[in-house]
Amino acid sequence: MADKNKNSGFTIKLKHLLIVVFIFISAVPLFFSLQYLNQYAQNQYREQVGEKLEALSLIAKQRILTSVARLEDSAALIASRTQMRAYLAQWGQQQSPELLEQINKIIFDASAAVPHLHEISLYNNEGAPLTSTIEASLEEKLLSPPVKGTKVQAEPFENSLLLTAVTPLILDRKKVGYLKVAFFADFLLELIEERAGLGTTGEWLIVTRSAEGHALFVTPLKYDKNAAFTRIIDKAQIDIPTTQALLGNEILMDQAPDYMGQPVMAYTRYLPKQDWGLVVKMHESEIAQLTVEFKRVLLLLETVIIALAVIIGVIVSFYIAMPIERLRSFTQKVSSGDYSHNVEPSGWLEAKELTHSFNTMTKSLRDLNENLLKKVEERTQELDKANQRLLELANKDELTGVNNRRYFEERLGQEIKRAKRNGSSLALVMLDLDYFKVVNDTWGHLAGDQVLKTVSQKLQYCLRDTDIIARIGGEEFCLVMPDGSYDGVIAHLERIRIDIAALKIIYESHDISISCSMGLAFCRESDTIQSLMERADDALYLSKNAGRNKLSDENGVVQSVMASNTEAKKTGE
Ligand SMILES: Nc1nc2c(ncn2[C@@H]2O[C@H](COP(=O)(O)OP(=O)(O)OP(=O)(O)O)[C@@H](O)[C@H]2O)c(=O)[nH]1
Repeated sequence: MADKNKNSGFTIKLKHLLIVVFIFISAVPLFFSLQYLNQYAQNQYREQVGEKLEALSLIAKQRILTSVARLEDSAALIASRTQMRAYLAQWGQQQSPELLEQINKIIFDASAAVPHLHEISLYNNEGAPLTSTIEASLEEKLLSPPVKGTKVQAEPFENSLLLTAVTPLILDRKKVGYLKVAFFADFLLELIEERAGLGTTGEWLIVTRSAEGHALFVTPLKYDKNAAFTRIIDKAQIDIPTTQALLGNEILMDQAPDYMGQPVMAYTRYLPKQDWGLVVKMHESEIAQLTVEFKRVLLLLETVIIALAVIIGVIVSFYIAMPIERLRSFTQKVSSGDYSHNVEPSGWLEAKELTHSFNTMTKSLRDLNENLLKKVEERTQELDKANQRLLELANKDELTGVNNRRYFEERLGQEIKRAKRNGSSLALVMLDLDYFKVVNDTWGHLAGDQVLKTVSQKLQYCLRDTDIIARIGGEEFCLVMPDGSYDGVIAHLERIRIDIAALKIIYESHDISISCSMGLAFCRESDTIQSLMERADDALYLSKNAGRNKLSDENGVVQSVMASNTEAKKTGE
């Protein structure tokens, strides 16, 4: 039945079931949560990079605007010199070397106080060069000067970059010429060199619009040092951040191609007054690399957390299952009858209570078992006694208490064997009370019983421990006397015969006397129980025939010297 239950269906140990359940309810959701967190964190990280690019580009744009405004202010301050404009107006009328000298004096004076200055040049109304703090500048005509206000533009200069501010000079509401102030644009070069927070691939791009409307780089590039005023991006390539910047869009671009076709994350800015585009960008590969690092850390964390969840799961499962496992093996012992053990209560509260109940139950079973064993032992002892008693009853004569015929024959057989084996002597005596019928007839059957009991007691008293006495008939007894010499046995039997004859048995105030006749036979090698008893019986017959109260062997009546003396005393001979 137990095997049938064991084999029916799928079986699983509680601790294993708990481990599986625990992993499913903790580690699996944890795994998916961490995966989601991983994805979420990556997106967050990309968003952070985007926000950083947006913030950095805004700051850079403000820095450029501020710097340009400062240049414009410097140019405006020089243009505001009235004397210079007055001389320039006179120059239109009369062109004298003295006048030019006066003009030169003013612009050289002005140049001394302006930081980062490259040149100050003056042009006439048609844009033709008039004078300059730098000789070389007098060779070129002013290209498309502004009608009104100041026009700032970037120009290459040797290995450097110039920002020129061209402004019309007005005197008494009449234009008298143009002022061009050129500054070294060190702040722009410093800006593009500053790549803090942009990783190893981050870069600043500043573009202006070429004559054809394409994006023309004004500063050297990280990956192309000669790009300034040489490299362009076709205006048709609108997915490129620099094009978007010049289109006036200030946006974050994901996976956009840069000037080398590499995918980048970029933020575009536009400076409308200067018609410049400003772009800050980082390679997508570097951002991905950073998220890969992050991912790796998260994966490690994930592994540690899940491993911890599994370990905790296993520990918890064992914590729950172990008390039950212990109780199971305990109940197995109890069911096999071993009540000697107790289980130490451990684990969770209910398990402790259950263990305590099991211990109490086992103690009750143990006590019950011990009581049962004690009772069984008592009953067994009683039974043994009863059996002993039964055996005694089966072997004893009920009236006299001496052995009965059944026991006698059994013992006689053993004694014959023993005597033959040891070569020792064995005497068998048949003893019969004389005229017992007369006792019965005279004093009654109960008196006869009393005589039988008294003679039995006398015989028991007279015989040795090794001798056997048995009542084998109504008034007939048998004596088995091992290891005695012929003379010794004769003397002993004569003493018994005389003692019995001397007995005064009192029954209901009557004195009753009795005598006995005995037949003696010593065991021979050829004897059986039957033959030995027959020979003893024959000897008894001789005693009876000889007048009773005699001891005979196979040769006739024997009388010891002691008996002869005793009987002689009695008769007075
Ligand atoms: N009271 C009593 N008498 C018994 C018992 N068993 C046998 N008897 C009597 O013993 C008597 C035996 O008588 P007999 O066989 O004639 O022997 P006897 O009278 O002793 O004469 P001899 O043996 O020839 O000397 C009978 O009267 C039996 O009834 C017993 O258990 N109790």
